[in-house]
Amino acid sequence: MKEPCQGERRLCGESIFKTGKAMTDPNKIIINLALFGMTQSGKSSAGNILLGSTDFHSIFAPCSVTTCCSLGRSCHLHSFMRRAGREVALQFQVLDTPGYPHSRLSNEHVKREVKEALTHHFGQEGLNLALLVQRADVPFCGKEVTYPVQMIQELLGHAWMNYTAILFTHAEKIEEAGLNEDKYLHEASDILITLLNSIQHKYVFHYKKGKSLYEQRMKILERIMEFIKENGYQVLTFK
Ligand SMILES: Nc1nc2c(ncn2[C@@H]2O[C@H](COP(=O)(O)OP(=O)(O)OP(=O)(O)O)[C@@H](O)[C@H]2O)c(=O)[nH]1
Repeated sequence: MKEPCQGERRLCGESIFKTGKAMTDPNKIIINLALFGMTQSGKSSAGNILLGSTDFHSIFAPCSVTTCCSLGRSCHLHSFMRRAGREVALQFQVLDTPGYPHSRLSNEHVKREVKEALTHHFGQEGLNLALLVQRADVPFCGKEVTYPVQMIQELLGHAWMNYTAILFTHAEKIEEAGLNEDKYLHEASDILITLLNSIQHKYVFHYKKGKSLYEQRMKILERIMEFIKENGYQVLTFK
């Protein structure tokens, strides 16, 4: 049976200078990200931080808020990256997705919606990184926490581990509990530790308190760019 949305790899950094739109602007790199996670895990809010905008509707609710996928684009970020002695402008494209599991939509519906959106937005250009958005103050255990990981595996295919990182939201709760990131991860559930091992410890914590929005954003973007560089700017494409 054909693997769904089976990805093929190519070097984004190379091809961006050789093919497509980017050929017209060799000083620009587009980074494509997709957010996955359970309902109310903080996906839209994380998307807004990444974009430096309020494009995605983010609100507390006792049910799922996001019902369809949407793509947001950041402004160009200068002075963030240099290549071959030249400043390269970075633009982030972020795909927000409905919570999985969802309070109103079936799992099949959400999966189909996300699959179509990945193909539509990143089918040709490719996806640099999937971010599993997980609340740090909610224990990672039980059957439901594994659903978004299963969806990532199904949609990204066998190489999913190379293209997945965890974005822990509500990280301020860790500090409030007198822990730090290392202690938190040391005490994490076996299932979370196994997942972190699979994705080569690609994770970032998001603290809503303390630092300015700009600082919060830069910290997360720098970490994300480290993961993408370590992965050789490879992307997953979708058919
Ligand atoms: N304290 C705190 N609140 C957060 C954090 N991230 C998100 N929130 C809040 O959590 C609520 C839900 O956030 P959303 O970003 O809308 O969550 P979502 O995953 O997109 O939600 P659904 O679309 O319903 O699946 C909002 O009130 C956010 O302000 C965080 O890191 N810390």
